[in-house]
Amino acid sequence: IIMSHSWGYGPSDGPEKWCDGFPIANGPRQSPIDIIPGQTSYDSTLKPLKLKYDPSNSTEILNNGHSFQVGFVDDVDSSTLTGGPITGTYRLKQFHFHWGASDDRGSEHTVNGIKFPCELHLVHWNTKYPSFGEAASEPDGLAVVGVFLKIGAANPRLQKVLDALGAIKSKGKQTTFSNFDAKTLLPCSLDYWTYDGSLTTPPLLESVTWIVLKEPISVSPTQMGKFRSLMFSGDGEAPCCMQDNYRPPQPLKGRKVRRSFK
Ligand SMILES: NS(=O)(=O)c1ccc(C(=O)N[C@@H](c2ccccc2)c2cnnn2CC(=O)NCCCS)cc1
Ligand SMILES: [Zn+2]
Repeated sequence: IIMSHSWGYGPSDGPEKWCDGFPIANGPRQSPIDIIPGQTSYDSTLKPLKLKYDPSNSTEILNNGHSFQVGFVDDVDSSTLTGGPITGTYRLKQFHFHWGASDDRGSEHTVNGIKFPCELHLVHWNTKYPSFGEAASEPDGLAVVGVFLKIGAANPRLQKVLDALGAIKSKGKQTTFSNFDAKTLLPCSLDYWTYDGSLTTPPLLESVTWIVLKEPISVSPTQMGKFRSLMFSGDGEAPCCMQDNYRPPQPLKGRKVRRSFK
């Protein structure tokens, strides 16, 4: 079972070790990848992304020991992703972030080898399956929208999330987080790159249609400091700052990356 393996981002349990417990780590459609725009192909058949998020759907914010995530009610079709490269309706389950110990790294996907300080993942599951858990093991089960965060002016849309982090400093802590409109975290343009990939953390299941937005949103150095105030460790454990919780890019293994824009 998934929970029996303890994995992390340190020298003894980090990405280079995950293949020991999860051999799919060396599979044919692993994520993240380095996106090389000059090697992507424009696909005019790709539809525009349609994200319909109901703010009343957000439930709680949780420190899961790997990142923090904001959860959504997903037993009805009220926060959904349709269009784009996918067919059918996918429901928003949670969003979370990956970030670095300093502003020169932290994103999982890279663009021409460039790392961003942070990357947002909005996780959706295909409603043709009965639940997230079942969808997670199907090749078309999940769709994750990735958004890069770039150092610049403070982003007021992030502030509500960052202000809640004080209450979930250590692993396992959670608190209610209601009326959050995830749409406010998206950039103006919904132009995207898309490819077939996987979860970027164990169990690394190859069930994700990745949709990475070309336009980043802004984050200030002070706001990045707030992300780094979280702990991987639980209360009573040796304190360990939550940072560098990103997997490096994985081999493309012949996959094509398409883009929605000319
Ligand atoms: N980075 S990503 O967007 O590619 C991503 C998205 C979702 C999950 C995820 O939901 N993982 C849990 C899961 C539960 C049931 C079936 C399969 C997977 C799980 C397994 N052990 N712990 N978790 C919770 C967890 O790892 N959450 C991590 C959130 C990003 S760090 C992981 C990575
Ligand atoms: Zn993620």
